[in-house]
Amino acid sequence: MIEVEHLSKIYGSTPAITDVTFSVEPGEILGLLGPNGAGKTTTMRILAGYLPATNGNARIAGYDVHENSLAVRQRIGYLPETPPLYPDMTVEGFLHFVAQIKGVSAGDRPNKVTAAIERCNLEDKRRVIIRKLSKGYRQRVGIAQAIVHDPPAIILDEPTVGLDPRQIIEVRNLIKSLAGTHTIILSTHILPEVSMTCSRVAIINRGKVVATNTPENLMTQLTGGSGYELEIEGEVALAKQVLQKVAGVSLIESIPTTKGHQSQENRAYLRVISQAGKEPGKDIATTLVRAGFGLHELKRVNATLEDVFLQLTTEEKNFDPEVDLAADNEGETA
Ligand SMILES: Nc1ncnc2c1ncn2[C@@H]1O[C@H](COP(=O)(O)OP(=O)(O)OP(=O)(O)O)[C@@H](O)[C@H]1O
Repeated sequence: MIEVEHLSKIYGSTPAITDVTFSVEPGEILGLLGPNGAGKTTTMRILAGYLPATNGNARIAGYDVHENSLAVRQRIGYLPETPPLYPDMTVEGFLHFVAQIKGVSAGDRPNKVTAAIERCNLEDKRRVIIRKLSKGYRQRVGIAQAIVHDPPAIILDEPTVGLDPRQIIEVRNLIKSLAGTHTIILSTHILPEVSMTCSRVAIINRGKVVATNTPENLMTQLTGGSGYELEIEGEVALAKQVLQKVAGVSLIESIPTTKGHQSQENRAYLRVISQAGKEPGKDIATTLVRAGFGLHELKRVNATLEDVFLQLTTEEKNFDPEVDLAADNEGETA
């Protein structure tokens, strides 16, 4: 549903993202996880058709985000970091307005608006002026405006940032309820967020995707074994199959080729993560050479993912539902 290939963006002379590649299958929630300044917003703005890439391409539902940006915008819902709301409109009035802009026919609008309001639990607020809503409710209106035209793909930039713990739980549950019928990318700098919400994670650091995996495998990767980087010569898919059978190997991923790491013909770079406590380096070398592959380099690598992980372990405030909800009911109006 969403395919991103070798995407790069350079602002002036500042590279914001470099050679970003990932894909999102229909119905999946992919978390784009990275520290501040990693390039999450840049990637999402390119996908939403608001920013041209410097290199590479991206397709949503088969449409190129640059060449067919109108078709793409009709097929996505986008929630930027700050929800684009008109504070003097009512929730319902605003959603009607957005539905109109998104090309929903006048006859379909009431049903679509009601569906978005129900989905986002906004029934009690439908006639409330947006400026009177709490931040949590505004965020729900932001999500409602992203889904009101029922797009197949939804892009959410840091959807829980600035919310209190109860609101965070509600917004996460809302996002999870959209999976299956929608394909979703959300960005976050909070590691626990992806394990709670996403089916797959792409970790982005300093503009590069450094790992893509399920949250479970990622945790193994982060807490488990050491890694090796290989430069091999031969058919890469076959090499991965061969390496997967080596005892002690946990994960194998391709390392994207960058300018400083120029690929030569028929050569590929792989990262192999070993299981905790295992040292499969020697067996990796022997197995590859016996299988007829050229092995130009095999080196241990520092656990780069662990470094990223350390930057991402943003703590969330411990949430005690009884205490926090009681306090919330006393004070908050929306
Ligand atoms: N308009 C711009 N002009 C110049 N540099 C920019 C611009 N927008 C972003 N950058 C730079 O590009 C890099 C990536 O920024 P981006 O906003 O995409 O990261 P992010 O992961 O979304 O971070 P955050 O979570 O802090 O929003 C950063 O170094 C940032 O300073």
